[in-house]
Amino acid sequence: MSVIECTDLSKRYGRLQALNQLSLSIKENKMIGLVGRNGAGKTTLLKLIAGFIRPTSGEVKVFSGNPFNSLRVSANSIFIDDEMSMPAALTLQEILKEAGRFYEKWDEELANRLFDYFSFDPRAYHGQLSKGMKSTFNMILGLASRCPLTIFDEPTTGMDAAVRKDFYRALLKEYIAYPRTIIVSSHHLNEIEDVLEDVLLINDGKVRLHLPVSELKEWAVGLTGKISSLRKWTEGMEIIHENEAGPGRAYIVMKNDFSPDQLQQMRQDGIESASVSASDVCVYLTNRGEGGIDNVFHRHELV
Ligand SMILES: Nc1ncnc2c1ncn2[C@@H]1O[C@H](COP(=O)(O)OP(=O)(O)OP(=O)(O)O)[C@@H](O)[C@H]1O
Repeated sequence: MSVIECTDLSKRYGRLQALNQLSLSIKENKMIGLVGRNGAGKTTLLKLIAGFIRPTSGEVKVFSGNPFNSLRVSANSIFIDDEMSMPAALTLQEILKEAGRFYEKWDEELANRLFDYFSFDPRAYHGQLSKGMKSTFNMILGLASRCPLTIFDEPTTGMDAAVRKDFYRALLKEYIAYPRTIIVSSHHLNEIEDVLEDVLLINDGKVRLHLPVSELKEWAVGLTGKISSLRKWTEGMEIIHENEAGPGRAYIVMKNDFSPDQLQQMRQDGIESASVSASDVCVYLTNRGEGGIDNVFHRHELV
């Protein structure tokens, strides 16, 4: 069953097209990583799903209904980001208590165990926490609420490396013990890919890829060899990344549509093949200009 269905979903802010006829379907009890460059439209998509904003055109359905102003969606989902505002008069302990009253599946014991593990002071106020501590506290809310739809928008903002690691581990343990639909937007795909099932890559307000992480890891191949040999094998094909690899040689990345036999023949032509990490594939597929940042410096050197 699909928990989320978007059909031709568009969102404009004035003249800016943040989402552009985006369609996707997210099945129940999946852990999805939402990735994309700055400004790709990730937060906009998540806010539309959470029912915080309305689409300009197209449709978004969550639990088979329109999420905007929907009591059903707000009772069954939680949206965690670093802009969450908490009642200033409540202590952290009181916030947890209130959350327990609102979320039907709230796990008080888990909340308290995480709270102690991360050494929070029950009498402290949310406004007094550092950036990383706020994210950690918000993460506790997201995990302990056990909502059927849990959305984390850049949840690790400000967290140090050790806390980020703990977060990913806690997320995985929770998900295995209590499966639910979890969407995590992140710029750190390499850190989080081991806990994800699917990756949703968006670019310029559209879905660029939506596939299991295991497939994304096999999606591309990196080929290194003489430019003339590479040209012979890749004529007319789309190359998603290219850089020099010594005189007359290059490293190119492209979709791996080659058979094992073809890769073997390439080896005989002096071409080495290697896998390309999921996070590199996402970066290459969403690069803004040919040559990347190097182009900026090449130009500068010529002046
Ligand atoms: N309230 C708003 N008013 C005007 N423009 C907005 C608003 N919110 C987002 N945008 C614009 O919409 C585009 C998509 O923004 P969005 O926040 O969804 O991207 P994102 O993928 O989450 O980016 P990041 O990774 O930097 O957080 C950006 O160009 C952004 O400037």
